[in-house]
Amino acid sequence: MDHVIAVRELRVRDRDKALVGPVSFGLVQGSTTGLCGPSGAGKSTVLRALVDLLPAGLVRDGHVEVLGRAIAHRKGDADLRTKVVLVPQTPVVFGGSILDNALFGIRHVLRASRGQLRDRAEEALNEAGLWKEVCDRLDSPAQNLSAGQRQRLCLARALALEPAALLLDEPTSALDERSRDTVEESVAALRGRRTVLLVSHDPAQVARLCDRTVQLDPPVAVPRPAPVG
Ligand SMILES: Nc1ncnc2c1ncn2[C@@H]1O[C@H](COP(=O)(O)OP(=O)(O)OP(=O)(O)O)[C@@H](O)[C@H]1O
Repeated sequence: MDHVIAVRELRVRDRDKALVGPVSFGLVQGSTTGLCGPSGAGKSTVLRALVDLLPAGLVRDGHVEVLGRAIAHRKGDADLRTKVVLVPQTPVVFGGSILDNALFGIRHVLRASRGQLRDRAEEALNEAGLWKEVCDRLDSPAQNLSAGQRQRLCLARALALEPAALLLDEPTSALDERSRDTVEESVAALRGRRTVLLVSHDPAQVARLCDRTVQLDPPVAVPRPAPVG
């Protein structure tokens, strides 16, 4: 089966200290996959490895393929940044308007008129379930949005790039129940249309939103051999 992302024996290490993996999985087109595991198992690090944005000093081993193409480690692949988009746990909202924020990213990769960009922003805000709440104030500061709206704005910004896969890192962990529900509704609406890898520590959320689960366990420490003599 063709996978949007295929991961084989992915490991992340800090010099010779194993931090994450090995983990293997494939993301089928249109599927929503939950990436689960205990705190510290490496869920966020796996997402960062998939977009080749590991913190300095950490090394990725194993094989990652996006749309059938192997992704080399630390190659600064700009193309990858638009194909696989990571939405971080804490929404990053810039100082400009809601429209500026939705277009941040896409305006650097799409040569288009202001009108075309605005149409793309409208589609993305709609897909993220935010359009009705913001359509009459697109030029207002994005900083005024609520926490749940900010998370959906970041989702819209990612969707505007029309990525092959979306990586969502605990998108509701900082939200109250009501905002969580609005973000969950937006993620649920992507099911079948977008390819999503969702990190969540909440099994009930994974059951609500995901077609399948990838379990990530902390790496087993291999004991060093005792010194001879
Ligand atoms: N820059 C870094 N340098 C060294 N170790 C790191 C670095 N970043 C993460 N780690 C280690 O990598 C491991 C995985 O961390 P990560 O944050 O990916 O786990 P997680 O499963 O997402 O945890 P949580 O559910 O608590 O968010 C941890 O042992 C962490 O201490």
